[in-house]
Amino acid sequence: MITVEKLHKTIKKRQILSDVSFTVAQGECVGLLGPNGAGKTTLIKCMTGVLHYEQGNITFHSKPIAQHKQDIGYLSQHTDFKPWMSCAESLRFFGKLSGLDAAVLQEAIPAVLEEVGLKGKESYKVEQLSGGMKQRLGIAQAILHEPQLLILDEPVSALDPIGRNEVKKLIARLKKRTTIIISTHILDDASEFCDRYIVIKDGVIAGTIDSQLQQADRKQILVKTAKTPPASGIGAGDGVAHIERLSPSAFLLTGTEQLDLKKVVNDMDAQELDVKSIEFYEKGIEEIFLEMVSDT
Ligand SMILES: Nc1ncnc2c1ncn2[C@@H]1O[C@H](COP(=O)(O)OP(=O)(O)OP(=O)(O)O)[C@@H](O)[C@H]1O
Repeated sequence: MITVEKLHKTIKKRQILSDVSFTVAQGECVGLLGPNGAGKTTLIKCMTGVLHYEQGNITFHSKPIAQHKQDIGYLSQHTDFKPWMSCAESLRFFGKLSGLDAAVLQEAIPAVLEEVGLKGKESYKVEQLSGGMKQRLGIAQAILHEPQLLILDEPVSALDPIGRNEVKKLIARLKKRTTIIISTHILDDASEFCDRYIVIKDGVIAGTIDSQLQQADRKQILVKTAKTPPASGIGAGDGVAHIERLSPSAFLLTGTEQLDLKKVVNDMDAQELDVKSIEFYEKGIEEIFLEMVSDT
């Protein structure tokens, strides 16, 4: 649905994005992850047409993205609402700027405020809103024209746990009907709704993490044995993808999807390894992400 191909972007003669390519399919909810300064906002601004880029292509349903601005909803990192305007006035203002006519806005504004949980708050001034409410108003503005693709830049990072929870619930609801690309630092939150992650580091795609497939690599077992097994290792069978010897009698086993802990223990018993302890452990998205972006 959206394809980014060999994108290069320089700002003030500095290369910010290099050879960035990826696709996001219709209906996916994709997390854009990366350390501070990795280039996430720059990439999002290129995708939403806010920034010009020198090289590469960004297409939406195979056509240049510039022809599809009306199909994209965008929540920028810092929303630009005026504190003295009410929620309804703010949406009317931004709706008109994006070309929606008054009659459409008349119907769309109450509906969208209800959708984001701000029903009854039409006349509240922006300055009266909590951080979470303000962010939900930002999302209301982004979905006002019913876009097919929603791009959210750090929608939860600046919020307290209550605000984060409100916005997360809203994203989980929107995910059912809209393709979403979401840039975030809060990986545990993202794992609640993202199907997949694109990791960017120093302006280059460092890799992708599939929340389903990656499950396989997440399962690890730390096994300590009383006896020191031979140098060839412990040779555990089915369901074990990789064995790392941490010390003469300590092993880190990485499981596959078929990993059966009972079978692993039985195999070790059969080898008379005198297993002293087994610790089962599952890597989180944050750990996988840190491995991808670490310099060592
Ligand atoms: N207008 C600008 N002028 C100079 N440098 C810029 C400008 N905009 C972005 N940069 C630089 O580009 C790099 C990428 O910035 P960007 O904001 O895209 O990163 P990010 O991954 O979104 O970071 P963060 O997570 O901190 O928001 C940074 O080194 C930043 O300093």
